[in-house]
Amino acid sequence: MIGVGTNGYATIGARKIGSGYDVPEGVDIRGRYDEEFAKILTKDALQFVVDLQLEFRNHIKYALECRKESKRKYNEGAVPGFDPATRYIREGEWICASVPPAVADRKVEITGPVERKMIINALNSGAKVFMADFEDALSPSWENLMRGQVNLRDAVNGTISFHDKARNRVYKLNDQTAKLFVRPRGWHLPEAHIFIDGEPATGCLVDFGLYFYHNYATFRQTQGAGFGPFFYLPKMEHSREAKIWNNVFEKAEKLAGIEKGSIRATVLIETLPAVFQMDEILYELRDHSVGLNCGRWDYIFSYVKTFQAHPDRLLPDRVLVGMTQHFMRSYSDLLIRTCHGRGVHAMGGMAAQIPIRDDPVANEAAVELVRKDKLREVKAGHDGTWAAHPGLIPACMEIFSNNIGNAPNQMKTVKREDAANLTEEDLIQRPRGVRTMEGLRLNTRVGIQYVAAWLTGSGSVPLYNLMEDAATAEISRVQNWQWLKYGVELDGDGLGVKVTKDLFGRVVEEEMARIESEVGKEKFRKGMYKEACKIFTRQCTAPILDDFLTLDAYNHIVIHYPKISSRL
Ligand SMILES: CC(=O)SCCNC(=O)CCNC(=O)[C@H](O)C(C)(C)COP(=O)(O)OP(=O)(O)OC[C@H]1O[C@@H](n2cnc3c(N)ncnc32)[C@H](O)[C@@H]1OP(=O)(O)O
Ligand SMILES: O=CC(=O)O
Ligand SMILES: [Mg+2]
Repeated sequence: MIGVGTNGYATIGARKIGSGYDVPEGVDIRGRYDEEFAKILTKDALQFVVDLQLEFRNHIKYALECRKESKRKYNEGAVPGFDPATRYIREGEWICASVPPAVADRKVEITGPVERKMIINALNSGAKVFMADFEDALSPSWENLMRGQVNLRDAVNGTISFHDKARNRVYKLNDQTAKLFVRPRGWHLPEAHIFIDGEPATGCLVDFGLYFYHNYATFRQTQGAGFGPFFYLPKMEHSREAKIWNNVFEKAEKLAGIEKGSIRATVLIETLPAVFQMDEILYELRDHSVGLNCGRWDYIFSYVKTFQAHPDRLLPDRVLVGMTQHFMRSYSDLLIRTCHGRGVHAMGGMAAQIPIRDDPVANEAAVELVRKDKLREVKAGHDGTWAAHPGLIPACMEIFSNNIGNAPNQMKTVKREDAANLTEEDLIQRPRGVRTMEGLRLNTRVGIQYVAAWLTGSGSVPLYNLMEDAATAEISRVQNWQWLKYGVELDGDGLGVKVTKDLFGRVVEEEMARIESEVGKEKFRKGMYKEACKIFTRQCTAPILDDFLTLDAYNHIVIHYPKISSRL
């Protein structure tokens, strides 16, 4: 009889048997043992992940090295642009494999973390697609990741349910549900609870591998009409990274014995270098693509990161960097032209507003901002958009349906040939606007509260009536870093104050006091605000910009068994 000891290890009688999981050779599971997790972490499923890891680990390492090399060049003054060596791809006449009928209509997609109740609510929401997120919206703790896999398996099997005991409410799937897409983590994040050959596994291969292994057969029967599973792929910077994903898909298809081109993915264009690689990315994934998506929040973050050594391209207040800024509009226009020219969906992005329950006037104003954003997207030629909350779906659906009509999308009707004239400068033009003390304060208040939530297991949270996730928090962090590094003048206040370490130190202190009074002493004491403040402040003041907020913060949520907190 196998039981679980207090340290989380499985036991036979009193004998400890390693992690408790039955693992293939070379695999060491350092996360907590759980009977439910063991049904996901089967020996065969882990072997599937191992096969992916061993085949692709060097390609991934090389791609990450290339990112460093590009960063070095940008830091020496270069700016990203189109690659002359791949002009033949941009100018070539080719199209992607045709879109599977099951996902031809993606007018509104809801997104959310792979949390049980939210998965059910999202699938029942009336959206065409649900993007289940292991990425921006999820804090990648062992518990969240493994529970997420259990939840997705139950969702694909149609057996998922949730009992909210406090409200005595049982959640189940409706007859009609949204089509499921899954977003694994980015290439840069390790999975420190699973070691393969003595190294942490690559996070996204764990997310992809476990989900694919357990669900591909059922998914293709019940959801994909012979296609699938479907994915969203985040944070790529270059087509060589898309090529790795394409090879991962081909290998998975081969191992599963399903047709090449079954798996389909939408790539988020959410880094500045990637906007110059959109044709190339689609080309690499041409048998597996269902489009590109404007990941606007990471894109803004990436603008700051790419230009971290370019003081002539500093950002104004975060709230002023929206889709109507020239560089953002140019990016979405070019994305639409590129996708429609290659026969795939051009997806819009996420408006950050969420419903405001206790204030009807403010709520109407928030929904109106979402409507405006969606109207701009559909008129520009997008085929669909994202909604952060079920309460926004009717408004988004109405706008997309009214403007697209009965057709599933506007791939054939809106070509946006005018976007062919966009230049490299259009795509990197500095955003206009002022910088204010309130901008600095808001970044700080939001950044600290987001990190505190992330450290305690929540990767997406409502703050000041907006959705905040890893991407939006990154903007707050890098913007503070940039303003501090260049000692910018806060020119929007009429005070002419310069951002210095002293000023920032005072702002942090005052904003921490404000957070405490807003959330209450009890929650403040029990929460991880002080730890979050330390992490956020260190990153904002670091002499060299950290690549990702979540890489450093990840060390704080790794829990190895026997129970010790462990740094990579
Ligand atoms: C930059 C990017 O990458 S964007 C994509 C990643 N980000 C996301 O996916 C964010 C998704 N959205 C969310 O996580 C949430 O909407 C939040 C955290 C912003 C707000 O959540 P809450 O404060 O719980 O919202 P609220 O209390 O209004 O929720 C009301 C109901 O809607 C549900 N709900 C809210 N958002 C979602 C969602 N995205 N998916 C499914 N259900 C949802 C809640 O679970 C709740 O259900 P219940 O009434 O059955 O209990
Ligand atoms: O992932 C989406 C984004 O905006 O970032
Ligand atoms: Mg993103």
